[in-house]
Amino acid sequence: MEFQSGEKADHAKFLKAHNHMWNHIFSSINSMSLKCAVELGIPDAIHNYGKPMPLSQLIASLPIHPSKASFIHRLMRILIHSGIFVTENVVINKNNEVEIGYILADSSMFLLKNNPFSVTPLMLINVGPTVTKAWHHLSDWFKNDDLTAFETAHGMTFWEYTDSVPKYGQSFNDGMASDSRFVSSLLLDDKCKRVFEGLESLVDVGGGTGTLAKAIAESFPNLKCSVFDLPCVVAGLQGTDNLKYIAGDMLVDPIPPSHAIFLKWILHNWNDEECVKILKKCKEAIMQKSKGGKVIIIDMVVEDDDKKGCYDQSLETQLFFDMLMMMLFSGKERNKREWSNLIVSAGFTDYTVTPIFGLRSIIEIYP
Ligand SMILES: C[S@@+](CC[C@H](N)C(=O)[O-])C[C@H]1O[C@@H](n2cnc3c(N)ncnc32)[C@H](O)[C@@H]1O
Ligand SMILES: COc1ccc(-c2oc3cc(O)cc(O)c3c(=O)c2O)cc1
Repeated sequence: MEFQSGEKADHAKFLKAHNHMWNHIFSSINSMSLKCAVELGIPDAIHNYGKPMPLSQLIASLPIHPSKASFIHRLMRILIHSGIFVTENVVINKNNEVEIGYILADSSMFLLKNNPFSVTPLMLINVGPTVTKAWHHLSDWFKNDDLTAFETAHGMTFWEYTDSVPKYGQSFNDGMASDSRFVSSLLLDDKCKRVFEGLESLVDVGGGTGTLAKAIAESFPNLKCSVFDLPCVVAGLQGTDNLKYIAGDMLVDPIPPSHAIFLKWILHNWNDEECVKILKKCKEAIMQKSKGGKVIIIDMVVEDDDKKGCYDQSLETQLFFDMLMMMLFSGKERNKREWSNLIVSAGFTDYTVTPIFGLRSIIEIYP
């Protein structure tokens, strides 16, 4: 872009472009500041205070060195700017002296330790050294023939890594369990319950430690539920009357016959070829039952970018997930056309899409 002095519009555009670039360069400061605040326990400290928390009280409650007390308001200021916390002036003493007070913004509820829907485990993984190291290898991956940038960085697949570093596997499973509680709170309400009505059996393929399958089994006591996941994930887990765990590999072993197969946050981990293979195996599993069954998928349907150039928060989140899936697994987030291609290629004849969870949809597919 050429800068023409004297032309006000061009001048403003020029400065805006420069500013835009700096904000992009610094965008990881938002997530690093968030990580720092969570590690210091700031969201819980503010929440436990129960009313706007004066800066002096916040500082006194944190596990920080006294020499760092005067820096806390700077960390808080950027997080207020990005909408994580909100300020209110509070009177702190009898002399009517006013101090800045902090409360949580709606989104920071998802950072609290006792929130069953906490995003903290996945946030800490995503901004931690293992994943950031893999991001640093993205351009190398574009130049080599490795399957994923994660493998370029760590010399093993993501699943091998979680298996060999138990601490990671545990945090990952905790993150997935939290997300499953979030999804089950929406999926098992009156509007969506119909998805499971009339089913006799259901297998949650790649169901992790079974958080969502347990919630489905409790809501539908006559529905026989199974969780099918890798041996290292389901080993030693105890089932209930209508919930059992089955160890296996969805790409190699047959998927246990069932009226319905449930796939939450599975297909976005895999490329198109692998997805068609998984879906064909799901079709075989439901065809072995006499009644017409279905496959229930919970995943994103990427919005079409028809508001080109306009900032759309959910589309941006979907595109972030798409990049993450490409970088970790060689997977992807798909738009309507890409979903339709997968479903048809796997031999299914019909499907419905119910966009119910904001970023994600329920996709029901029929043989
Ligand atoms: C992204 S997690 C989703 C977990 C769960 N569905 C949820 O949404 O909370 C993917 C799951 O697939 C499992 N998985 C990965 N590869 C698998 C395979 N080849 N066979 C069976 N399960 C697999 C992982 O162990 C993990 O539990
Ligand atoms: C070993 O390092 C990692 C562990 C977990 C992840 C990871 O994986 C997923 C998988 C999904 O299906 C959805 C997700 O949101 C995520 C993550 O957010 C995430 O961090 C990456 C590396």
